[in-house]
Amino acid sequence: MENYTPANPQLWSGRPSEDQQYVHEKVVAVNLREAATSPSKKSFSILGYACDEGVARNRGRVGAYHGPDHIKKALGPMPNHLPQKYQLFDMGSVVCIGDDLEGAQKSLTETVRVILSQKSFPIVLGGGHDIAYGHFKGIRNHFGPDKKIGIINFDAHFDLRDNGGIPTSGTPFHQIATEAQTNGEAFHYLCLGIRQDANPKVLFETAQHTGSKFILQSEFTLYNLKKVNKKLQKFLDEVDLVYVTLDLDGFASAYAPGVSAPSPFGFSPDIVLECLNTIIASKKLTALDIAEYNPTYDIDGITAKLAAGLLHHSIHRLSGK
Ligand SMILES: N=CN[C@@H](CCC(=O)O)C(=O)O
Ligand SMILES: [Mn+2]
Ligand SMILES: [Mn+2]
Repeated sequence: MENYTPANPQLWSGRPSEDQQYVHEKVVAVNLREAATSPSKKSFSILGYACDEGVARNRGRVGAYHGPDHIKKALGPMPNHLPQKYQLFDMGSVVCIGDDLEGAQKSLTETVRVILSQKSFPIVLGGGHDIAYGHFKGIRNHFGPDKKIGIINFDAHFDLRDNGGIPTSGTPFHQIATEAQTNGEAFHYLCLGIRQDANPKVLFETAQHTGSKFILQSEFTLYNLKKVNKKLQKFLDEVDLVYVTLDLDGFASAYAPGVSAPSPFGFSPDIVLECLNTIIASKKLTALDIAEYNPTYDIDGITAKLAAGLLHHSIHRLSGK
């Protein structure tokens, strides 16, 4: 695989301890070009998706190419509370070479399929939101067409653009919906945090005719937790498996300045954590990614810490901690 770089152990540093008190001491760096790892225990596999070609094609501000390494660096010094029986792998990164977005997505699909076939839990770090197309296809290819895979996207944007068949960071869910329709399969998509001032009418129409569900940003707050949970639970009940994709540009800029398209009126982390807890409690969560981290625009690394914190919360909840 040309567009792949093995895990760089130097990204993982922090305070030393005798007994894996910190995440950097728990992480095992993997080179997928060498003999395949076959994890014996329960495990999480962190994979980078170093690509901002989709953002460039979508007229956004580039920089997300460098996102994955910064998130890994922010996660390393955090405390490790994972039970011993859990392993945590850094699988390295899929990288986009030049403008070959399609090639990067293909490699992502194949790598996610391999991770799932090893019974590990994929956590992919972007990178533009075109991560979602490659990630979803890997899940779909592993589980096959009979499983109903629900996509839950925390985002200010639908990313349901029809760009004349040219993939960008704004098209992943349109691509998935179109392929599902071609194959006679259902499309299960729930978008949380949609901003009316960030999506044109045509995307609300596309959401409607693809059967997409959504909650507007103005309603996606802790004040509405009961309503949010009701809609979320209904969606969870209708699917077999869940893939969660967290677009950092859905968070208010105060929490996530390091993105291509900032959202001053975005949502806050508390409602996202509540929803993640509900999703994890369903026992259907199968894969997770964090998209659109752009270190060029970050302030004091807080967006990287937010991304690392979301990842930290998720793996600990998934492991029962
Ligand atoms: N992945 C991002 N998609 C957004 C970008 C919005 C913007 O650049 O302002 C979209 O296409 O709608
Ligand atoms: Mn998005
Ligand atoms: Mn977005």
